[in-house]
Amino acid sequence: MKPLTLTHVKKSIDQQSIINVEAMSLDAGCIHALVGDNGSGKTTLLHLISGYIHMDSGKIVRFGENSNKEEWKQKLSYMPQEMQAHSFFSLKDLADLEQLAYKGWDHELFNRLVHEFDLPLKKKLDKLSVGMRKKAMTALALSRPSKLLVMDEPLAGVDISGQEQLKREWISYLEADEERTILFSTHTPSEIGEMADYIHILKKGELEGPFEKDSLSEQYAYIWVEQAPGLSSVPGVKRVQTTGNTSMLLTEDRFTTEEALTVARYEIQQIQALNITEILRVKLEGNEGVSV
Ligand SMILES: Nc1ncnc2c1ncn2[C@@H]1O[C@H](COP(=O)(O)OP(=O)(O)OP(=O)(O)O)[C@@H](O)[C@H]1O
Repeated sequence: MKPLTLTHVKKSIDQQSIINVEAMSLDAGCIHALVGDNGSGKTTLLHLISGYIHMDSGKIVRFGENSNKEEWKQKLSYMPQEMQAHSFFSLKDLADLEQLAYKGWDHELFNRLVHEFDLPLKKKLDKLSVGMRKKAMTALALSRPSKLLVMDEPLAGVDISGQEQLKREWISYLEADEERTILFSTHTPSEIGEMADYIHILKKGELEGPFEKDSLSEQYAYIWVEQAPGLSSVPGVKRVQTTGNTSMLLTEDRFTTEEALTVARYEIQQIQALNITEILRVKLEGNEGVSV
């Protein structure tokens, strides 16, 4: 069963369309990254998924058609970018509240995380540093008895060793239960490269993907050949850049492009795979077409 599916989900704010998602679904047991430029609608989409705000139209199914709101609210743990409404509470206050709200809240895990993240229990959240607040929110989010963990920029502002700690805890969360799934938004390619199985790309409220990260890494490449007419129409080629006698092709379908070049008797001089940062840059910049 898919932990989450969205169909034709629309949301406008102040008469402006913010989200227009035709379809989205998550496979269980995986880490899904949500990527998009500033203002593309990531937080709004995560708010819709988590039930913080209502959609205008469409359908969101969490944990199957038969799961009612009481049930899915227990199974979906949302970690916002900031907890402004809770900033006057201490971590202990919030843990006490959550223990009441969630059946099966894991107090033992919470205590371990508080200890490992070196978090003060009694200080008000607004007196913690940004990174400490993120760790505090993660400790709360992980201690809920959830199957789907949804996090909005969970590593932003966290120091390097803290990021390593948090990522280890994400893995422990997944490994503890094969039905568990993580969806997180980010602007950081290395987080995607290291953690994500699937990438969902949001552009002005519309979703592309999911793209399997490992397949993307196999498909995107630069291929250098001797300059010739017609290179832009070789299958898979997204862009052609020519310097002197040499053309550099950017392909989104490396093996098809290589095969077509070989059949057409182009001599391939060099091939270089794109890294995840380059791939995301290409994917996010859209389809401006091929320049020769
Ligand atoms: N409460 C609101 N009132 C008016 N406009 C809003 C509101 N919430 C979001 N928006 C608008 O919706 C759009 C998407 O915002 P959202 O915060 O979802 O984007 P984002 O992808 O999370 O951005 P970022 O990467 O900067 O965090 C923006 O144009 C934003 O101004």
